[in-house]
Parts: sequence; structure tokens; C-alpha cells
Amino acid sequence: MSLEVTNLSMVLSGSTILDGVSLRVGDGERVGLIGSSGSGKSMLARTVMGLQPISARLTGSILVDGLEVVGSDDASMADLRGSRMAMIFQDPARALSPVARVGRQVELPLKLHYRLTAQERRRRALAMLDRVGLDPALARAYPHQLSGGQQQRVAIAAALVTSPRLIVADEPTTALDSITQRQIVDLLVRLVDGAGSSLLFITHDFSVLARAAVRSYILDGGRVVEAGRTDDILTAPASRQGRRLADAARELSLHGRGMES
Ligand SMILES: Nc1ncnc2c1ncn2[C@@H]1O[C@H](COP(=O)(O)OP(=O)(O)OP(=O)(O)O)[C@@H](O)[C@H]1O
Repeated sequence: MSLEVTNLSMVLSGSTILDGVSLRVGDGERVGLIGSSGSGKSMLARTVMGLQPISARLTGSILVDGLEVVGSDDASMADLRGSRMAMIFQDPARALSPVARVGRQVELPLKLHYRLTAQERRRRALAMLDRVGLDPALARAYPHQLSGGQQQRVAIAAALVTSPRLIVADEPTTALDSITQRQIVDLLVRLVDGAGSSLLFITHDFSVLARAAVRSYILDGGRVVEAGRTDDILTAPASRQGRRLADAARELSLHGRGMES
């Protein structure tokens, strides 16, 4: 499923948050969006999902599989979300409900979007937990009983259980240690490629991006300042912001995390 953002701008409380952003994620493609804190990454991700603040003024276009998201009503967006596209958030502890068992949370999107028997929902949820590398016995656990990495696996299971064709992952590894970061990125890549889905992977960390995305965009101050193959951007960034991010990634790798495989 393709995502086509064209000349998207957002004004919020009098400030321009996104300024003429254009980007494309082709069918079955993994594309990265990198930028420092406050560059507008999360706002773009939320807008693609139709979850931008109510007071945000948008111009431009976001086509998801040819369907216009900008100006679309809540019911159409709710239908798109969960069934055809899904989002994975930075902090799994906040994305998951603290009072519902893991199995129920993975079943919920199926309940909302498909007519299945309770038994079939259960079967699919347990199979999904297995696919994200969790013991299906953990279905009975509550999120606080799991590690951060296990929680993010649950969040990924809940996001992917409906087989969405487009996945927007907003800094899905930022809250995790570096070894767990790599495991989660590799898991996501495996699942996305296995399903032939498209991925927009958002991060502020080049070392993670190189694992996740073949092609990337750099966002700075709400604008796309560079686009190209992730390897090229990493080794020979053309923009000032690209050089800053590449330097930061190199520095982190010198200190023993991030770039090593
Ligand atoms: N509800 C809001 N009202 C007004 N401005 C906001 C709101 N939420 C975010 N902003 C502003 O929008 C800009 C972009 O924020 P956004 O969260 O998209 O950045 P980001 O690149 O995702 O940063 P981070 O990596 O820290 O999450 C920032 O300047 C932020 O202060």
C-alpha cells in the first residue's frame, strides 16, 4: 500500500509545524524519516493517521492507497486505522492499557475491525504473540509484568494483528536499550517484509534508521531538507542537518552503541 504526502503544511496555534512536506512510501517499501527533536516527525506521523490536534490547520494532500486523509471524517479514518494502517508508538508502556491482559490487547483490533468468533480472535492473537517472539502464555500477563522490549513486542503484535498494509512506527525503539533496539528493529523489518507491507519508520537516530529503511527523508524545522538512499545520506549527507545527525550517530558508535551490527 502506498503513502503519498504532497506539499503538506500544518499551522498550530499560529506556528507553522509542517512546511510543504512531500514524501512517498511505495508499496512494500521501507522508508525512514529522521529529524531532531521538535522537527515535526511525530506531528507528521499523527497526521498521516488522522490523529493530529483538532485545532491544527492543514493544507496539502495525504493519499493512503489513493484515499485522501486530509479533511477526511472521523469515521473513515477510524476505519482506515487498524484495518489498513497502524501505528507503533515510542513508549509501549503508554501505548498499552495497564489494566488489560496482554492477550486482550492484541485481540482488541480484531474485535473492532473484523467479525470473528471469540475463539478465532483468541487463536489469531496467540499466533501473533508467537510471531513477535513472545511465549503465548504471556497472554495472561499485564504490561507491567513485562520488560520494555517485551511490551514493545506486544504493541507490535497489536498493531500488526489485523495485517495492516501501511505501518507508521514513531520512534519505536527510543525507550529501549541498544541491544533490544536492534532486536525490535530487526523484528519489525522481518514482519513488514514478510507481509509485503509498507513502513514509514521515524527516528532521530541514524544508527537505527540504517537497519530499518532503505530510503530516507530528513526533516528539519517542519521541512524536508534531504532525501535519498539511507546509506548515501549516512555516508555523505548533503544538508547541514544530515551532517549533524550523521556526526551524532558516529559519536554514539564510538562510544560503543548503535552502529555495530
Ligand atoms: N499540541 C501542540 N500544540 C502546539 N504545538 C505543538 C503541539 N505538539 C507539538 N507542538 C510543536 O510542534 C513541533 C513539532 O513537534 P513534534 O512532536 O512533531 O516533533 P518531533 O520531531 O516528533 O520531536 P520528538 O523527537 O521530540 O518527539 C514542536 O515545535 C512542538 O513544540
